[in-house]
Amino acid sequence: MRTKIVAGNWKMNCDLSETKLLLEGLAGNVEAKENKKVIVAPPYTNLHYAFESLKDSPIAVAAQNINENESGAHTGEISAKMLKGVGVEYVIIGHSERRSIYNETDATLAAKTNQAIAEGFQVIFCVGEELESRKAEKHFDVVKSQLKNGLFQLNENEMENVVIAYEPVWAIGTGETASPEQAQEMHAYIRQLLADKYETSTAENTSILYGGSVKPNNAEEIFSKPDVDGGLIGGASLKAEDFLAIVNSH
Ligand SMILES: O=C(CO)COP(=O)(O)O
Repeated sequence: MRTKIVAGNWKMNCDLSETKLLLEGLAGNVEAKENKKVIVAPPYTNLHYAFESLKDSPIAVAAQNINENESGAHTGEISAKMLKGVGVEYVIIGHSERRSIYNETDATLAAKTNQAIAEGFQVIFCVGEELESRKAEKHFDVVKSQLKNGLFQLNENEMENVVIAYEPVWAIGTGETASPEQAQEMHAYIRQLLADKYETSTAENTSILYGGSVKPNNAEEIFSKPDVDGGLIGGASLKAEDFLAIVNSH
């Protein structure tokens, strides 16, 4: 059975005092449930605090990025070992903002994914097309190529530690969501790609999340689709009340 996941990507928001407030609103209000996972991804500086304050809650901690190298002369970067040391379990890789603003290529993302998996993390691997590609009806090709070149180098066993997030770029932070039908169509396509490349069981067991303007008022409908296994939430994860409403609509 696939794990249902709601993950909050805080992006570059929340200093330490804001992090304390937000986590106070979450810890204690999320119940542990079988086959359900709630994750928060605060900025690097607050990961340790998040881990410590969520120790007695079922909420797991994710990092928003990772460096593909083990250590050394990479000024400003953060390694797998450092993340492990502060209790991080999940790593988001390939977010569209990393791809577009920080020029992370498929090759870089493949290297980051390999490093994260080798170091024992669960990877949330993001894919998604820009508006132009959607308009040109190239969205399936874009997502296929992102998966093929950034993720599908992993073997069958390694794929057990992967969650895929479909985040159409035109729906991120815009208030515009993919329709539940558009999300379902792409998620089913991704699952078919998994089935073509790996065992059927891998395709069946991989959680595929939707991201892009998920809010309390649209989460339930999107999550009701058979191949949508949860969400990767940006803006609405910054308010405990909204994030909890999304978690509870699943
Ligand atoms: O990018 C996202 C999550 O990673 C989605 O962001 P929004 O929910 O703010 O659209």
